[in-house]
Amino acid sequence: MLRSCAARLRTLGAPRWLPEGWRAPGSEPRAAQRSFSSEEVFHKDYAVPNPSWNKDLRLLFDQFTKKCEDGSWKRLSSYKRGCALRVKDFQTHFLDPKHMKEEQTSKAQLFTRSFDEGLGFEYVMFYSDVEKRMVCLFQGGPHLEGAPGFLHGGAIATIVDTTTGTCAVITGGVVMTANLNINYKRPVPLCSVVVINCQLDKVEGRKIFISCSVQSVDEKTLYSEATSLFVKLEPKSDIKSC
Ligand SMILES: CCCCCCCCCC(=O)SCCNC(=O)CCNC(=O)[C@H](O)C(C)(C)COP(=O)(O)OP(=O)(O)OC[C@H]1O[C@@H](n2cnc3c(N)ncnc32)[C@H](O)[C@@H]1OP(=O)(O)O
Repeated sequence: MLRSCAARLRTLGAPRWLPEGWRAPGSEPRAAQRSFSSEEVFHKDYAVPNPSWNKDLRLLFDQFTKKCEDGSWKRLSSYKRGCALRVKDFQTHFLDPKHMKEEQTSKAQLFTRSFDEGLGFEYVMFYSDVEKRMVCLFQGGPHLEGAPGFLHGGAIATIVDTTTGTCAVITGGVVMTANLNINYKRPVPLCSVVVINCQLDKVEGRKIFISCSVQSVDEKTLYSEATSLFVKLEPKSDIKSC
């Protein structure tokens, strides 16, 4: 029988899609190199090649996997139930915990991992702690169509938010997107692969500024540019109710 989301997350501990060894600033260290129970195995890592991945995506995946060999880059695992934050952390910071009803959260899935294989968001992220840089290799499937033959702008915004957001979480822990600005320069062909390069620009108090570009694999086409502002949440006792 499936256990509740909260119970599963309590078991799982730290967010599993983050680089090994990562921990939220100020939080206790995550348990190192735990053995996996059968329950954890149930949760499949989607940030690995599957039959829907085209040649470009596989090639780039292999290139970045090679960069991981010396430890300068890390591949981030990605799960359908890959909540960005531990429930405990989130409840500490969330504005109004009454919105986190267990019967709803138990059905929750990460938006970008809610499509059948190959139809939606196929992606993998790699992070360099040295360079404070995140790269997302993304293939947008046929169910993300906007203008005929091209990706929906909302789908591009989603993968940009997810990539920059992941970078912000690694930098600042419990954060939310406060602002996302995207310039769409060229339409992205459906089912093509793009490379999203994002970098940490600056941190000012609770504010984390991240920018990114969305380019073709050969880097000849700049599809979009974006800037994001993430705000580190404060513990709820310090936050005005909304
Ligand atoms: C696998 C996992 C993937 C992980 C990545 C997931 C990525 C997806 C992330 C999301 O999509 S989050 C969902 C979309 N975002 C939201 O729903 C957030 C809604 N907004 C809020 O909850 C609050 O406005 C927010 C938490 C962002 C800020 O509220 P606070 O009360 O904590 O902060 P406050 O308003 O005091 O502002 C703090 C600072 O940020 C600044 N600020 C806040 N919002 C801003 C804004 N929109 N533009 C510019 N500055 C802003 C504000 O001026 C101030 O600057 P100073 O410190 O210099 O005074």
